[in-house]
Amino acid sequence: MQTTIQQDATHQLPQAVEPRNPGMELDLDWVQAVQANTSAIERRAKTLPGRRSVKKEHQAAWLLKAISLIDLTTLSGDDTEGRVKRLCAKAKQPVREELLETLGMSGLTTGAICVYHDMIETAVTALDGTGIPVAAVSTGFPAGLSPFHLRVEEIRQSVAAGAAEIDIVITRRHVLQGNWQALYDEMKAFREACGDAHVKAILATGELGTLRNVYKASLVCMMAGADFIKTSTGKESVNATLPVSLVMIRAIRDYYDRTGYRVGYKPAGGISKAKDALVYLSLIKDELGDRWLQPDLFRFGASSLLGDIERQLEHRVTGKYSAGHRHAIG
Ligand SMILES: O=C[C@H](O)COP(=O)(O)O
Repeated sequence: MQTTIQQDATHQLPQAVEPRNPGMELDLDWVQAVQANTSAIERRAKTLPGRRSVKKEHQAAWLLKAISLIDLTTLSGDDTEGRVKRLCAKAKQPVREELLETLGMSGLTTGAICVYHDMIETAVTALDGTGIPVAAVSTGFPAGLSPFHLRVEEIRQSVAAGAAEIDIVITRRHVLQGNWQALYDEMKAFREACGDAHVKAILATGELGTLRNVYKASLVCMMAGADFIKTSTGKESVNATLPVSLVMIRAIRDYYDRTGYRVGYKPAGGISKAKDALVYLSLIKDELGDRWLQPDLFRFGASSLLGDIERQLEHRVTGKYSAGHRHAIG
């Protein structure tokens, strides 16, 4: 179904989100019964880029919407306060004002910014008064192999430093060994340590072996109270993909059908092209519906996507690509 800019590409200011998924008891029968028809999923994923239902004349509005859904990220060993301050300035004003005016919009910001624990205070100060939340990666990101009590303590310290959202990493071993109780208990402890902060469970799907494992891990994390499930840290050799996204989105749908709780989705890692962002938005719209196209239920985890979206928007308005840009939206 096609929709107009006015109908659902409108920008909503980011808001601090209360935890909305209280979780449920671990239902092992449900987890064990999960099947995944891998070839059907691969087939459907292949056709997605060609089928995306965003009309060309609405693409600028959808790209602006995509900006409002980005967790603008820097997660590098050489991060500095200066880099994080620049990132926050970009989050506050992601595209130049004249361009935004030409496109008939004002007040656009990214959905959040995402940093390591050490950079939380810098980011919170830089974003003071904007309403843009700071997300922190926690629990021994990216591998999640530090002692359990330190991972829980890291969450507490990140919340105390002002992070409104915590991106945790799960122990991949629990999934690979089918130890669903251990995964549930771990996620539940992380959820509790977050208090009122919003918790996103990073599954590191590229390290989970099978799509069936991805599906099961998604369910277990949601049962334990994850507010979002997120594909990847950006550090695995395989990060966000369309087949993995389909599986996770369908797990979200199944969980909603069973419990009535909406869990958000965050594809992350390697999403750097505007045209890919449009495919993701279209996928969400088709599979979960418009409610999931708001910042409290969808985010892109991305460090370089914003740059490509900006270039595409500039091209639409001025007819020129900026230097080095060669990727046209299909
Ligand atoms: O969570 C966000 C990811 O680390 C970002 O990955 P990226 O640098 O490939 O965009």
